[in-house]
Amino acid sequence: MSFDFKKYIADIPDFPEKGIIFRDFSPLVGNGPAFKEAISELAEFGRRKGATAVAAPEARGFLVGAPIATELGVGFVQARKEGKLPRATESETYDLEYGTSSTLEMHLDAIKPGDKVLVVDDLLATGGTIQATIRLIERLGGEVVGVAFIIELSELPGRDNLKDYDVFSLTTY
Ligand SMILES: O=P(O)(O)OC[C@H]1O[C@H](OP(=O)(O)OP(=O)(O)O)[C@H](O)[C@@H]1O
Ligand SMILES: Nc1ncnc2[nH]cnc12
Repeated sequence: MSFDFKKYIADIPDFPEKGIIFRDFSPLVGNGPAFKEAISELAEFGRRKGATAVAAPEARGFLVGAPIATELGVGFVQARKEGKLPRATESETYDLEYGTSSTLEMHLDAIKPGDKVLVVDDLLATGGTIQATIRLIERLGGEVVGVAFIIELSELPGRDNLKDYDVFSLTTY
């Protein structure tokens, strides 16, 4: 039987603005067995895809990406919000489900030649964040072998916007 991840995701109406149902994965991260199971299932997808690196956007993506990289025994690539990385970067600006636009940056040497990258995040909404992360990886010479999420919001066009990639998610709303 598959694990009931939704038991550990809280639904908060009208946060951070009216009309948005915020899907909060804090209870999942806060529960040892549930978090371990989520990381293990996402890592298994990355293993099947032959990932040699894991990449994720700041901040919630880091909670998911770093333990997956550890489980796979590969390095972790940071996509950070603007102005945080100390050396030369590439950058990408994108729109979100709520709020204004945002910018992600990656160090120029973050991707090694030939890297097969598993891209992960807590949640897929419009896909803007993960598409910006993918554009950075590809511009730096990496190959995206799969994209994985804990939560997918199916009423938004995230999956359509990722139609060129193998997308895996643990739960769908
Ligand atoms: O598919 P999208 O429409 O791009 O939305 C999904 C993104 O939105 C959230 O991040 P947020 O920008 O709120 O930042 P945080 O991780 O720092 O909370 C979430 O963690 C995803 O990264
Ligand atoms: N509905 C939502 N819940 C939690 N995080 C999000 N990021 C973008 N949309 C979101």
